[in-house]
Amino acid sequence: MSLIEIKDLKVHYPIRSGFWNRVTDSVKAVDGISFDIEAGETYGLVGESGSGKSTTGKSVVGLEKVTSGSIMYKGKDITKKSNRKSLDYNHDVQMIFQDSLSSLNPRKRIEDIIAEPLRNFEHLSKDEEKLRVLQLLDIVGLDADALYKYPHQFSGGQRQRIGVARAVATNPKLIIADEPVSALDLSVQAQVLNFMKKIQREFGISYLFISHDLGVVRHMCNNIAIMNNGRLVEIGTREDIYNHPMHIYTKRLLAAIPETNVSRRAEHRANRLKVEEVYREQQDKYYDKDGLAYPLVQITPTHSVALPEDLAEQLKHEGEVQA
Ligand SMILES: Nc1ncnc2c1ncn2[C@@H]1O[C@H](COP(=O)(O)OP(=O)(O)OP(=O)(O)O)[C@@H](O)[C@H]1O
Repeated sequence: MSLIEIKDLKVHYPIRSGFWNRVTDSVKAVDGISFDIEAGETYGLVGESGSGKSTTGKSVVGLEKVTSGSIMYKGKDITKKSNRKSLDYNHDVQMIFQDSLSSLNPRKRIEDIIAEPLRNFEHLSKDEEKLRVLQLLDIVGLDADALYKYPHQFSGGQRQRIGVARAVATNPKLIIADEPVSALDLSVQAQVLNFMKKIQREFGISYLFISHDLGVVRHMCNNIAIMNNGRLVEIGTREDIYNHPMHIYTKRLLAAIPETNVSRRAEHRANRLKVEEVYREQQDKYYDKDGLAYPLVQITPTHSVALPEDLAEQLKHEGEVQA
């Protein structure tokens, strides 16, 4: 059994209008997605802004009311509040956010911020609590004098470490990391990603790693789902997605990964323009009449792509995927 099994999840936000403020339409932020997260893995959820990634993450942590579908954890559907309570789900699943400044209470000292989940879920003495907070600071590479400081006294990278320390305080099974490094400089991104991996090894936790950037996800994730307009367009292992991408949207995201090597920039730009041109010419084949992704077709045991059957067959024959 997987750690988390998401099945046909839908989150639709009602749109109200008119004098009576009636529901006239809905935003289909998440529109029928399914994927599993295994214990100890980092699962990547990638897509452009507005594709529904954060809504998915908030649904998994229990912060968003779902329209339909299920999220199974230890054999129970945690979209139901009673199951979250009986499973102690809020203890086992934590979240870290992109904007570390607004997600950490500016009026609280770091000691209190990190201790908050301990106070909610564990019953420690004052001394035990302090010791645990100091251990957590040490794990994320911050000195003991951080205890008495406030969030604004730290850099973005340090604040993200504090967010991670708070998230791992109760030894959770899963952390939803929503764009955890997007607001950081490239060099600081690498540091934060490295200590997230270190913490994963030490605590054996799983991550649902949400990002708009396939470049960031490459070194973190074993399995990746590509999200577009509330639907999944491609699911696969890292090898499937980076070496044998099949959906035109995935190829576009791959071409958008920034090239850090200056000598390869011209070639990279030319390739990106070519991919954009192919996208414009061929996108009708990849989306239905409403402009939405088709249901996923399984290409190999690990690789599924949202394609009409005939196009899936054609691409297989063209050798785009290793069967
Ligand atoms: N509370 C809400 N009420 C109405 N619409 C919402 C709400 N929250 C999100 N949406 C809409 O749902 C869609 C998906 O939003 P979501 O934040 O999940 O996307 P995202 O992929 O995480 O994008 P970003 O990276 O920009 O946050 C968007 O069209 C957004 O405007």
